[in-house]
Amino acid sequence: MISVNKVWKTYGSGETAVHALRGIDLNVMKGDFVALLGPSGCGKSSLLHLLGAMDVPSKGDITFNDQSLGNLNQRQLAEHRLMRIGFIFQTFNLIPSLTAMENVALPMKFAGVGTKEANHKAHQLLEQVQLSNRSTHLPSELSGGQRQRVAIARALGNNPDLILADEPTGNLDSENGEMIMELLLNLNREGRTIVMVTHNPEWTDKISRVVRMRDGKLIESQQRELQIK
Ligand SMILES: Nc1ncnc2c1ncn2[C@@H]1O[C@H](COP(=O)(O)OP(=O)(O)OP(=O)(O)O)[C@@H](O)[C@H]1O
Repeated sequence: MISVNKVWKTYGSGETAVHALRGIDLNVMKGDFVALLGPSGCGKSSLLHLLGAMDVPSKGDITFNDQSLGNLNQRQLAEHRLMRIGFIFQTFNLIPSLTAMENVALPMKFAGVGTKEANHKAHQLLEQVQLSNRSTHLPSELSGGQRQRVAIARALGNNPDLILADEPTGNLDSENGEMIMELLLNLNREGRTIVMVTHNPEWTDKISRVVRMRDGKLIESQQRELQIK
């Protein structure tokens, strides 16, 4: 599905240049759940941003379903992000003035889905994350775990090919973190492809593919059979 070929990302130039990624090669297949691990500053978020077409490589190429992202113009990239990628952030990034349901419906409306249909699907997605009883609440009226569940529902609205999660449990206590992880694992069992940055080695026991980074490089990529509990 996604192929990262000899990708470099350099921020700045000259003496202050930071080489955040140094020649990354990575393939993500449909149905994979990839955990990206590594010390702070090793380039995990930079790689995730490139996978999500939120940024462009300084060198190298990324293909998505055999299409090179480098060939897309700004408008095509925006459509690609809207329709094919679901983003989940550590800080939730919900719109504070919109209710849970409105937040979930928004990307669908951007994609041209009519209000009635978008609201109907938003309600179903909130049901899937067990929050249909909070659909009219504002983000400020929800707990951290609930906000992240709204964000997951929002990420699913346009039925994306790929879900990208940047430390989705980073701002949550262990109980809520576990719930979010279970939700993501279930989505993967249903066939969703997920790439997740995490600092929490505990989760990686449950994830089939663990990719470790250091100093802008991949140092290990482990594919494992999981023991079904
Ligand atoms: N916009 C930017 N401008 C300049 N340098 C940047 C920028 N974004 C990231 N960097 C640098 O690139 C390197 C990799 O950063 P990145 O955020 O990808 O690492 P990370 O592994 O996600 O770190 P963390 O776990 O702390 O979030 C770091 O040295 C960082 O300071």
